Amino acid sequence: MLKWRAICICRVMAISLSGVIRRWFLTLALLVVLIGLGSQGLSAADSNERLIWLRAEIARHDELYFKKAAPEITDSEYDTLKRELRTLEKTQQPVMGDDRSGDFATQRHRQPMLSLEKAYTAEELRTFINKAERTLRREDVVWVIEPKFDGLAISVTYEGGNLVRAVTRGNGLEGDDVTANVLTITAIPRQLPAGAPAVVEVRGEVFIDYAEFARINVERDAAGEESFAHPRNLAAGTLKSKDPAEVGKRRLSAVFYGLGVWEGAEKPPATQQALHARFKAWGLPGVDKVTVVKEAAVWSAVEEFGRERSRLSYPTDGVVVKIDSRSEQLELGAGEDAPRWAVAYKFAPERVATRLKAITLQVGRTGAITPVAELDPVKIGGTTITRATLHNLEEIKRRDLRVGDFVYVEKAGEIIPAIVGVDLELRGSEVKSYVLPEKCPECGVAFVREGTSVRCANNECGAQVRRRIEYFASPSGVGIGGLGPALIDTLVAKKKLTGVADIYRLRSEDGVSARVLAEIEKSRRVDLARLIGAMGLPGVGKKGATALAVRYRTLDELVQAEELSEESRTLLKDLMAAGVTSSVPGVLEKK
Ligand SMILES: NC(=O)c1ccc[n+]([C@@H]2O[C@H](COP(=O)([O-])OP(=O)(O)OC[C@H]3O[C@@H](n4cnc5c(N)ncnc54)[C@H](O)[C@@H]3O)[C@@H](O)[C@H]2O)c1
Ligand SMILES: [Zn+2]
Repeated sequence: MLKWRAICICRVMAISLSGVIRRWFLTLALLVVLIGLGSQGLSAADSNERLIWLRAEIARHDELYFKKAAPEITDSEYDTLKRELRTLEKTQQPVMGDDRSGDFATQRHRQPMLSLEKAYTAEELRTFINKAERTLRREDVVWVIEPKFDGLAISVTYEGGNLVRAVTRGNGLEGDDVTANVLTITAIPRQLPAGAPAVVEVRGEVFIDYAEFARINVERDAAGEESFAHPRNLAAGTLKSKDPAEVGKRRLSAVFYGLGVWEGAEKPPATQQALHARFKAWGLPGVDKVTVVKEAAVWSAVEEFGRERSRLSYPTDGVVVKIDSRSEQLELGAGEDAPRWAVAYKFAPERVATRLKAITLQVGRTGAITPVAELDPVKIGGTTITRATLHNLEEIKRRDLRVGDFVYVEKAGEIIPAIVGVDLELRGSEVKSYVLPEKCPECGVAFVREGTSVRCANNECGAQVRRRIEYFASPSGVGIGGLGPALIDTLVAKKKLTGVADIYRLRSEDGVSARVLAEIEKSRRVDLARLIGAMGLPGVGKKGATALAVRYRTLDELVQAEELSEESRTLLKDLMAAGVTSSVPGVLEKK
């Protein structure tokens, strides 16, 4: 603004004056402009450019986060970008994300699903609360503090007491119709008891608790698949899956804490506390931790929750502080994208600094290469960490990581810590740029380039062999209890295991316990589909494995199958030679 006004003044003056005086004036005007700009920090042009960049960057992260379930930055980094945009915009324009994936029918919300105003400090929280109380012209307002569940917002509609629809928040006005997937969540009742309103929209969150998150990641890890970084990504990815059968295999949880439409003879509950009680009476999963306080006690209650948070069985990223009285809620109403009677206080993720000692490479079952940050041991969230995942090689470049750098590591509910930044002030001259080796660190065979990543294409690579055996023995494979990565490593080192079929040649002399041997014995007759899946044949997923099993029924038949590669055929023959007699259940018994 200032710059443009100054330029206009220059123009007007330049026209009306002439000669020396004109040049004199121009110089003076220019000086005024420069001094003005110098004292302002970002110039108007700069901040405009920044604004455009921020909008594009946020849109890019929304796309990665909501549509691809593969965020590149942590939530706190994302929130920082968003706050900067809000400050620059200084407008009330909604800047809500959009979770719609394009894979589901769109449903318009009969009442918009809003976001929440955020507070990051005690001061910001107090400002919000004071403003609300001033507007209400009351001081003894009752506030309710609830956990801020870290999942995906959902709106479930019951008509005549029957569950008819479940829709995600989407862009706030319309969302994805995920009814089929929500019906797999057993905790959500299909029907409300008699007396429920004719139409009611209950709002809440779908999430995945820590135990289920760990269970799924252990399986994925054993399968050589990338693990989920955060329970919320997993919950979102699951709720947005196109296959309800797959959704049913993951235990999604739900909680309800809000109201959309309410049409009925009776009025909605008069307070937030009464709403919680009503939801519970209806059999809906409700909020288990609710604190009721006056303004003066809000902050200590928030701190108290912060201390207990790590002991909860489900992920939270803060608390939501709400006005209890429904009439006061209605009196305050809502702004463009958030109500004026509720605010989310977000806990800062725990962040520590440590030194990046080295970057090593992990070789997956299929030869995929993942870089890993090796760190000086440091305590975070009660555990000592020595490593952090770097999702891909690009991330090293994007964050400009140099070996020897001091890096910030964050853990915000996620199990796997992430590197969120580099302390450039502490960067010494001894740091080294990372140079990607040309050969596989495990087998020494040259990498094959695949776009921005690399792969070890050597099938006999020691790491790949170990990962394949791990996968085969894991619960996702044939499930051999007790034959885990540590024992496999030892047996591979002793050359007792050179491939999957060697499992069936193990004996107690090899240092394998009777219990594990019994488990191995049991797995010889495993269901054929499961055996095929456990072999991890390229291009054969779970569905493909079932199709092959149904078609060929026994190993003898399968080994003749035309569609098998020579490699797979050799492996099957080897398994048969080692005494595996897998078949479709029932086939052998009938013979
Ligand atoms: N890392 C990334 O790249 C990236 C990109 C986009 C969005 N995000 C993240 O996605 C989130 C979406 O942002 P947002 O602005 O909608 O805010 P938000 O999701 O953090 O807060 C609003 C939501 O809180 C939920 N909520 C949980 N418990 C609640 C309770 N007790 N009462 C009321 N509501 C409750 C509701 O679903 C509501 O929609 C943010 O956490 C943001 O960091 C991250
Ligand atoms: Zn290799």
